[in-house]
Formats: sequence, structure tokens, C-alpha cells
Amino acid sequence: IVGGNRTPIESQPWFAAIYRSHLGGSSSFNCGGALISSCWVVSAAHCFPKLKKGESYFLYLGQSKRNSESLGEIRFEIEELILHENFSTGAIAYHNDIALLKIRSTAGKCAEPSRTVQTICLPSAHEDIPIGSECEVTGFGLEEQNDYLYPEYLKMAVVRTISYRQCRQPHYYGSEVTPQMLCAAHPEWTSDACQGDSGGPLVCPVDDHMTLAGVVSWGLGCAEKNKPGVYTRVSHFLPWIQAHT
Ligand SMILES: NC(=[NH2+])c1ccc2[nH]c(-c3ccc[nH]c3=O)nc2c1
Repeated sequence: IVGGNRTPIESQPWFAAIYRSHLGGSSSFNCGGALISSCWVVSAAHCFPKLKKGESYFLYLGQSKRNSESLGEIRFEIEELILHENFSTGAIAYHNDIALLKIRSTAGKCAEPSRTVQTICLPSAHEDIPIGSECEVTGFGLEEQNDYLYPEYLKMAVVRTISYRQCRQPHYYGSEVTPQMLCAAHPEWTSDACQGDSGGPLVCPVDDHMTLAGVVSWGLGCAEKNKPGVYTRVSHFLPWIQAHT
């Protein structure tokens, strides 16, 4: 996250930190995700390239600090990884960039709600959040696009949704942006998601609750003028999510 602020997991209790474990036992931070039900996390398909032999993915819920064994965090194995069957890579965009992860704790259980673990509501099919809505994007991704170390602490930034028409302007992203994508940026281009935030949640207020409007997918650089963050528009994939969970 470029800009924004540190946030405790209690403020984003649906956030999942997804890691990749390597042969020999080391592990590296991979992507973000969002808990949508006790057993299911939504993330981005591009976060899950083919694993090498002996490698696996795992995730933590309730984690405010990377690589720390702090209280309230729980480790889950990925029992099932479902990538969207039409996921593909365009010139700069990812298409159908959404994945479902079925989780199982070491005790063979799914997630149990607590102060640090809660689900996020899915949007309802027809309702799309109004243009210009203030939303929150969360992650352990880079704080500057040329950094090479991920921050230890979870961060959150406020961004505003941008219309499809505005995002398709030539000096924005032109026709790389499709109706299945949602663009959002800070009005002064000072905050944005960045590498490592992929798969994480863009949550927007609807009536009296927060909903998962987007999944961090791509962007040209980070917090660059006229280059908004691009998110998988979750409301378009509700039938797919329902069919696979
Ligand atoms: N500006 C954004 N909103 C953004 C979001 C996700 C990204 N993911 C990446 C990325 C860069 C290089 C390798 N892998 C990545 O996911 N850049 C990104 C930029």
C-alpha cells in the first residue's frame, strides 16, 4: 500500500495473508485475500502460478504483522484452490482475475469469528456502489513502487471509485479496462495498492455495512497520476462464487 496508514487487523478482520512455502521450509509472502465465509477466502488468480515440487500455499487470518507469531492469528492450509477458468493475461490487464481458496486449520476446522477474524459481506448482484464512493484497500504490499521489501505491518488506504468511462480514457488505461473491472484511485494520486497487495480486498460501505466491491488485480506502477488501481469487480462474479462455494 502506497500512502495510507498502518491498520490493526481488528479494523480489517476479513484480511487474509497468503504465503508460499518452499522446499527446505522457508516461506515468502505472496498475496492478500478476503474471508467471505467460514471456509472460503477470495483472492486473485494471478497470485497462484504453478507451484514447484514440494511447494505449497498457506494463509494466516488475524495477522497484523508479517512473520510474527502474534496473538489472534491462525494458520490455515489451502484444502482447495479454484482459479477462474477464464483467467487470462492481457497486454497490461488480467482478465477474470479471481480465485477461491478453501481453508482448513491444523485442527481440520474452518475459521471461527473473533475480534481479529470476521467475514466480509459480498455485494448483491444488481447493486453497484456509486461512482466516487470512498473505499478502503488493505495489504502488506510495497509502500513505494521501487521498494523491494514488504512492510512488516498491515496498511490500509482510502481510495475513490472511478467510472468505467473515465478509466477507459486514452491517458488512463484505454480499452485494457473491461466492465468486469473496477477502477479506484486517490483524488491526489497519493495512495494506491501496489505489488504484493494483489488479491486483497477493496471494501466499500453500502447502507450500514462494508462489502467486498473489488479484489486488487493490477495497475501501471503505483499511485501514478492517471493510472488508477484496477480491481476485479466482485459483483460480476457472484454467480461464479456461488457455483464454487
Ligand atoms: N497500482 C496498483 N493498484 C497495483 C495493484 C497490484 C499490483 N501488482 C503489481 C505487480 C507488479 C509486479 C509483479 N507482480 C505484481 O503483482 N503491481 C501492482 C499495482
